Amino acid sequence: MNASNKLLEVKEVRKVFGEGQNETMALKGVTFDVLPGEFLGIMGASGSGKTTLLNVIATMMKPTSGKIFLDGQNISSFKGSQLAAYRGDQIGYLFQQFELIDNLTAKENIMLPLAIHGINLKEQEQALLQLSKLFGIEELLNKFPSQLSGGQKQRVAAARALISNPCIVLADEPTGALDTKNAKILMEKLSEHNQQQESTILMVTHDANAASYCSRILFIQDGIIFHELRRNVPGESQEAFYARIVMVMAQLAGGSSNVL
Ligand SMILES: Nc1ncnc2c1ncn2[C@@H]1O[C@H](COP(=O)(O)OP(=O)(O)OP(=O)(O)O)[C@@H](O)[C@H]1O
Repeated sequence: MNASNKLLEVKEVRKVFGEGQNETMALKGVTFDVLPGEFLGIMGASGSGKTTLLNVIATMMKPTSGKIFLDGQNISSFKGSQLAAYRGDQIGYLFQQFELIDNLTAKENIMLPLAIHGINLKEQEQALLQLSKLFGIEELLNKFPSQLSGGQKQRVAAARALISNPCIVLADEPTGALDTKNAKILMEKLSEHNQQQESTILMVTHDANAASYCSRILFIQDGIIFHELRRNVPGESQEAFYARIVMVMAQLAGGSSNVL
């Protein structure tokens, strides 16, 4: 770990799409840090810049300006094998639409990040067992995605995101395609992993219920972070934190500038 003890540092990140009349400034100077073991939520209205932010952290797109450091390393400067290693080993991804590969079994999907990097799969059976148990998918490992429900698919995808023990998991609306019951199961299991294994998770969500599992939430509006909520632990129940999240969302929807 680097001396500052910050896992992820996002510094003055701007992202401009298009030019001239077609210019959209999706991120207008976003700065925040993520500490190891944090479960950080990013919330904001549609079009506020959440996915763009996740994409620049994932190196799917380059920021127009600003810098991003993971464990003290400037990821914007990564090229070639260093970039591939960052994307493959250091980040785990969890998407709204699961993104499982249809002609691979659940087990093969979960092990794919390891297989791609030539890691000995036999040695990882223990990790597979632990994650399968956590997500309650032991009986599903030999099934194909078409044989799974949406909730089951997302629990397989979550195991895939965590199998390589990444520095950080980037989750983009992971409950967006799930019903309430399956969203709750997923969030409980992610939260359990975060608390017991101290995994670091950065999650974009519209869903106040999902966000209430986070330890901290950044609210983004028009490409800037304008508010932060932190769950007061020990002491604050998840219900009380949920109520505070909903209050900020209501104030935002009403166009209030008195949130801060
Ligand atoms: N590839 C692109 N080209 C041009 N404009 C883009 C592109 N991607 C995003 N934008 C614009 O940047 C802004 C932020 O988009 P972004 O997708 O990050 O928002 P979001 O908060 O994730 O929205 P949603 O919740 O609807 O997914 C929007 O105005 C969007 O239209």
